[in-house]
Amino acid sequence: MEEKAKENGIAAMAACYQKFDPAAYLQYNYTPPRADFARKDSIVPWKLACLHRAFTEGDVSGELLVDIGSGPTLYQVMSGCEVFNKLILTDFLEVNRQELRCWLQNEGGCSLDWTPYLEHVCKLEGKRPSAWKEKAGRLRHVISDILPVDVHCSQPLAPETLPLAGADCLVSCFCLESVSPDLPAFTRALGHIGKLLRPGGHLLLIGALGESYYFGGPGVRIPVVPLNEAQVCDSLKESGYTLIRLEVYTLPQDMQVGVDDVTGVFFAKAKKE
Ligand SMILES: C[S@@+](CC[C@H](N)C(=O)[O-])C[C@H]1O[C@@H](n2cnc3c(N)ncnc32)[C@H](O)[C@@H]1O
Ligand SMILES: O=[N+]([O-])c1ccc2c(c1)CN[C@@H](CO)C2
Repeated sequence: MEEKAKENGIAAMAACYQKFDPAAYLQYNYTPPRADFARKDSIVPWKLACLHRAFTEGDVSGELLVDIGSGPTLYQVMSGCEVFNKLILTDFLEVNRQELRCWLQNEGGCSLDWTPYLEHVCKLEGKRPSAWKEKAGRLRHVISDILPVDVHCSQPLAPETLPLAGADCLVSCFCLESVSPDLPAFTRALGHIGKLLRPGGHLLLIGALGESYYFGGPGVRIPVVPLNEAQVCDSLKESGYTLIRLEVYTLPQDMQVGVDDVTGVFFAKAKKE
């Protein structure tokens, strides 16, 4: 595809995001039924279990963890914050970075109460749920920056952001396929973020399968690259990663709540060659 067409596709995606509504997005995806900690088949507990296992099975280590396209959410770093001493959250939109700062400042008024998430991850770690306060303190302690990011740039973060060696681990959830105009752009973005990771570092990637759109707010319909498992595996391989594990969640009917047409969620643990 020639450069102008690529630029137009990326610009069109950026325009869609100008109306993104963090509070609505959180309401759509991070409250019951999709975030129901009493239901074994709810999506969020499945994601938290994948992340807990990936961060604690012994091969992931280092100093710096970077979350790419954090959005207004924190669930994705609640296990990782116990393994890394420095954590950088990133997003394309100031409204999302502001939501993350709101939680960090701990003065109330944020769009979602993350306590049930912190309690659930404490349980996964064999702690009593009331240890959530210590976990919140740990997370606030290790978050060192909340920065702008653009995965379509060959350098998604400002150059001075990372040590020369790169991050030791990246996590990215529902970002690349939700911000790319097509599969080639998704694969290029995967390559761009891979440059932030040191050789031998790990990528923990969560994403949507079979999704062609989602609502980022009332009436804010955002196109998504519909992915299948094979495409995820091929894109990882093409971008210089070795796949360690791919896990797939298939949505039960009542998890389809009218905010998207997602059919499944993938969790990939990969290593940069
Ligand atoms: C579907 S949300 C995912 C949010 C969160 N990681 C989660 O797990 O729910 C996609 C995020 O990608 C961000 N985004 C949009 N364009 C982007 C770009 N070009 N580069 C990086 N992130 C982008 C949006 O601001 C939004 O927060
Ligand atoms: O069920 N979930 O936990 C969940 C969380 C976030 C998102 C989805 C599902 C599906 N749509 C994506 C945007 O492409 C965002």
